[in-house]
Amino acid sequence: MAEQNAGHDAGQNAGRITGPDGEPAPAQGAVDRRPTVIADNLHIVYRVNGARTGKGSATAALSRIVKRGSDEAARGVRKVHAVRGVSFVAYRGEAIGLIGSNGSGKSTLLRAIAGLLPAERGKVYTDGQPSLLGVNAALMNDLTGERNVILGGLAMGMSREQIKERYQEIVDFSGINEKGDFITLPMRTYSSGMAARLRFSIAAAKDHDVLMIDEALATGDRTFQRRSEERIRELRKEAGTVFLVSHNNKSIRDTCNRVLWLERGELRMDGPTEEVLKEYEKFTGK
Ligand SMILES: Nc1ncnc2c1ncn2[C@@H]1O[C@H](COP(=O)(O)OP(=O)(O)OP(=O)(O)O)[C@@H](O)[C@H]1O
Repeated sequence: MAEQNAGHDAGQNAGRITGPDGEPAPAQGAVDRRPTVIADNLHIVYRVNGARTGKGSATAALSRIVKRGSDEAARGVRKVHAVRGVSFVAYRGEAIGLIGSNGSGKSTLLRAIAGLLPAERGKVYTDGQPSLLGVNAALMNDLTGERNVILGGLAMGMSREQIKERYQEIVDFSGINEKGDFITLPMRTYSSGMAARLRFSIAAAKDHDVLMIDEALATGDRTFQRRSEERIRELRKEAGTVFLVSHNNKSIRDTCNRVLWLERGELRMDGPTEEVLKEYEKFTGK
């Protein structure tokens, strides 16, 4: 199991892989007890430069540079503590929904699992390569959909042969060509929904150890959402672990067997989908 981006304090937890409250039991329907992701008392802190005084003058910038040796607050660095002491163990075959109000830390947690953000404290361990599919997944707007399928496939570690074999499947799944030959046009000509569909289709073409999806389903239309949900269920059966961030409780109900509920960066509840959603819906008044 590989360790993602240990933070500067992470050493103090070395060798301890269960959370302080013990491991949560895997939800029903998990096919395998092998852990794929372990978060151990994880803290993520963003640092925003020059956010303290709001002064943008050259003298203010210079005085910040001069104060470089002093503490961060004096230099005008603001800290945003986005994830606070989150611990959980994810297993193979689980589809885990991440829910919580805006700004509760869901995307931050996914990015930390993907190794894109360093831990301030605590650790993340992953088994296999986590792939993060976000609304901003890196495809090139000036390249055609066709080129992006190849680029995206290569970026995920597929060989040219594998991409060639899967190419038609990816295009068909995306439905990009249903209304004309759009796959040979640059991606900048796509609507946001079309671009999101292509991103999802590329990512879903590969079996992932850990696939993380950030709101990708929200942008597609209902038919595409249904098709994606079906694919998520398949990916789960193929023994990977899927994380899905969504504000759509129905999507979470239809695809996930377990839910992590974050509020203000803390893990408020972790358990079977229905139990957690019931409490969450009480909380949001829906
Ligand atoms: N790059 C950044 N720099 C500083 N603070 C950030 C950054 N990205 C996110 N934050 C802050 O971290 C906190 C958690 O944000 P995050 O995007 O993880 O929330 P979220 O639960 O995914 O929200 P949403 O449901 O609105 O997408 C928020 O307070 C946000 O303002």
